[in-house]
Amino acid sequence: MTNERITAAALLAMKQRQQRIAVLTCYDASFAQLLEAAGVEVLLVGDSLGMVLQGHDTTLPVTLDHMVYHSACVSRAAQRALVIADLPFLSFATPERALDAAARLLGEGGARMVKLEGGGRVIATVEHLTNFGVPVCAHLGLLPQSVHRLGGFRYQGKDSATAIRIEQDALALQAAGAQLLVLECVPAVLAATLSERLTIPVIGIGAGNRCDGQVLVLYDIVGATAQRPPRFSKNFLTGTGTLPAAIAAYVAAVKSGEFPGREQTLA
Ligand SMILES: Nc1nc(=O)c2c([nH]1)NC[C@@H]1CN(c3ccc(C(=O)N[C@@H](CCC(=O)O)C(=O)O)cc3)CN21
Ligand SMILES: CC(C)C(=O)C(=O)O
Ligand SMILES: [Mg+2]
Repeated sequence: MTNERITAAALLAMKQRQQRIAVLTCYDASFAQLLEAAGVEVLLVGDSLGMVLQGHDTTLPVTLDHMVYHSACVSRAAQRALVIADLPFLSFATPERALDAAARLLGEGGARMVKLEGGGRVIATVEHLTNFGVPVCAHLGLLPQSVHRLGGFRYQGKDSATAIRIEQDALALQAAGAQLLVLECVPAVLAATLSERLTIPVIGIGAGNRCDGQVLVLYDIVGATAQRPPRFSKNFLTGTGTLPAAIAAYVAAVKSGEFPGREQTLA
């Protein structure tokens, strides 16, 4: 059991048993090994690598080649954790393009699920990917690839119209075949409602602690970011002292529901 690869079905079983899922972003083989040893269930090769590795101020310059390269680095080391790769900006603008991009992330990159940002406009794409056997993670709330349209990295769903749209999008994405949902920067009450209403696991970031799991950017939890980290993140290296202990502390705090606490939560 413990040595079996973690699949979407295993994450669903965790949700049903009310065991919280610990997710971190990961961009290389050395950290993949450390994260897995600390009990992280899902390694997300996020396009946040454009900001934390490449030094850009948005995720938009990240290319599919970059994502394939980092997915391969992570997948080579991951034995048990589920490796999810982000579809980068505009690589999924049509269902056909998304399938081509997913073929590279799963084929050359060794990822076992792809994640794509958005609601209504990506439903047909999620159906297309799942019809061809590509596992999909959806992503709602703050969509960093839409930063220029949103006018900044801002919380979403504070007004009831947006909250209702996010809930409808989430149900439609689940119906289209998404097996996991990342909810970024939404009020805790909205994330809690969605975690209850959806059958698939909901992974929160800046979404309160009543989600089925949590994700943070790896560099933020070890205080390795050049810019001021988002206020929903937490440095776990201070107070532990080593990378393995910091990662283990994050996993323990997610599992117990202690993270995110009040300081990291928007009511
Ligand atoms: N290092 C890092 N951490 C992240 O969590 C992260 C990335 N990079 N890059 C991709 C996206 C972008 N994200 C971000 C980036 C900034 C804020 C931010 O500064 N938020 C403000 C609140 C804005 C508001 O008032 O609504 C904050 O103070 O946290 C939030 C999410 C989350 N992701
Ligand atoms: C922050 C997570 C959810 C992400 O999409 C990324 O790291 O790119
Ligand atoms: Mg991303």
